[in-house]
Amino acid sequence: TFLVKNKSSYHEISPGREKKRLQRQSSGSVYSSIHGFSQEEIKEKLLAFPGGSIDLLKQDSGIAVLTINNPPRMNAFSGAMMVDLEEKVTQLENWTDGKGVIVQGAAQTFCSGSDLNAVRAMSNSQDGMKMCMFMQNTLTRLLRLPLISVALVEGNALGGGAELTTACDFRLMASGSVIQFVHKHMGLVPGWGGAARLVTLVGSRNALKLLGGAVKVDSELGVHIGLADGVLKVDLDAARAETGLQQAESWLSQYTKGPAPVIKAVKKVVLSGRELSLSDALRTEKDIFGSVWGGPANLQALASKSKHK
Ligand SMILES: CCC(=O)SCCNC(=O)CCNC(=O)[C@H](O)C(C)(C)COP(=O)(O)OP(=O)(O)OC[C@H]1O[C@@H](n2cnc3c(N)ncnc32)[C@H](O)[C@@H]1OP(=O)(O)O
Repeated sequence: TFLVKNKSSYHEISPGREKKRLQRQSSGSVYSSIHGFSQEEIKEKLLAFPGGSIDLLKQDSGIAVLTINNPPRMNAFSGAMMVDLEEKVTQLENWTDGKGVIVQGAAQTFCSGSDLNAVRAMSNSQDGMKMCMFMQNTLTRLLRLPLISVALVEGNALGGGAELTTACDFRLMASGSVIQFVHKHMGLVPGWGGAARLVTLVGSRNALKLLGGAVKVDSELGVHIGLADGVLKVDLDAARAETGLQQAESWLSQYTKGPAPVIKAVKKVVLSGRELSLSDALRTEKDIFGSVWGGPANLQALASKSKHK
């Protein structure tokens, strides 16, 4: 009963609003001081909830692995982990040689959302909204990285964990894994930007079903509605078995072969097409084209008279 989406929708906004939106986009974030948002104030509040870490491994292949690491709480996000994620996203923004990133959870499960202990302690609406603004900024910057990103979903991606999967360009699901927007069962709706991104990914009718029914999306349903981009095989012969991470790396490497400036340019033209009005996307595409035209990879390809048979 789910729709298979293959078309994006567009809407018009005024030139003034578009200019402001583009200015915010150039810094990568959604909220700043003009929205009454203080990054430092909310960071201080979040750091009162310790536990877990976000680990970043940058590899020579140009593919980084970002690990949500809090196994005693099924990789739930403590406040300190939210702050840690923002720092790791900054490091990825500045990674010149980077081409891709895989977001995974430690210990074969993805992420069970917000740490419910922190949620209980921050239950007033103002604090909740500040936490949302912080996470929306970070996850928007994650999605806007000039790197091709993949969420490797093993085990459960629940609540904020499900929202995190939508902040990547692609999702690969291990068989037996589940993405579930459990927010309704918690008397909530997504607030880390997960609803807006879900609508873009699967369309508004499927999004309404997933959120309204708190539907457990397994790998089969995920692929059917376009939420998942592939299913990872579980090989019962342990000696031959590739780990989920190895499978995700080889899947991603199909799209990251080649020099970093070219792969970054590929991501940037797609990002501008995804986020900007057509006129702005075309102008941005021209600028990005100019950054690779006559560059080392282009000159080398011309010199070698490459054929594309
Ligand atoms: C942005 C909005 C949000 O994200 S709201 C949070 C939405 N997430 C949830 O409600 C997840 C609640 N947890 C669960 O449903 C289950 O724990 C899941 C993840 C399915 C795992 O079940 P099961 O394999 O039986 O393990 P378990 O329940 O014994 O959990 C192991 C320990 O982990 C903990 N845990 C789990 N999730 C969280 C969480 N979100 N925040 C804090 N702690 C969490 C459990 O409490 C349990 O801890 P303990 O061993 O009892 O000390």
